Amino acid sequence: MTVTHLIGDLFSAPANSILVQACNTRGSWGAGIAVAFKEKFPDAFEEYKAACKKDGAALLGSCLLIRGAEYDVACLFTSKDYGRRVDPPDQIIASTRSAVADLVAQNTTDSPKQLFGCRFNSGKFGVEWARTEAILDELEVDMSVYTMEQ
Ligand SMILES: Nc1ncnc2c1ncn2[C@@H]1O[C@H](COP(=O)(O)OP(=O)(O)OC[C@H]2O[C@H](OP(=O)(O)O)[C@H](O)[C@@H]2O)[C@@H](O)[C@H]1O
Repeated sequence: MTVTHLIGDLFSAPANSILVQACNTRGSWGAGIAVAFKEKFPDAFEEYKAACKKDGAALLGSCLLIRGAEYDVACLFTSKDYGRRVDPPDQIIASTRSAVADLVAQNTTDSPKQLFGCRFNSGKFGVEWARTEAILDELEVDMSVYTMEQ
């Protein structure tokens, strides 16, 4: 089980797979890759927003896995808040460990899907990628991680 690094756009990932992003529990996909997710998967955004309205901060450390026609969207709730109120890095890492374990548990079926992610947590959430990758290694998660051309 390992993390594979790919150069390119996450949304070029093969169909019938799970696209993984980091989310806040406030119902906002307002910046970064979340904006692209909102544009490409408006129904998934509505489901994410409804979950945040219903359960809010209680979602922290869980994964909302939203099934879709071409892609499933995995919302890892790694920070309660966003922007200036984003959670501290150590707390984000703890929530990441729990949320990734939840994703893996949900994807452990007769036909598990391939996981494709961006370097989640490393942009707006301000956590260096190596710390998040260490969690993926610790949990022995098989995930391909896209990084855009520099
Ligand atoms: N198409 C693409 N393919 C591949 N990689 C791509 C890409 N587009 C961007 N990247 C890279 O993917 C990493 C993640 O960077 P991001 O800053 O987006 O996400 P994050 O996980 O740090 O933070 C989440 C919060 O940010 C959002 O906005 P709001 O809080 O709503 O304002 C959410 O809602 C959360 O709350 C960075 O390396 C980007 O270069």
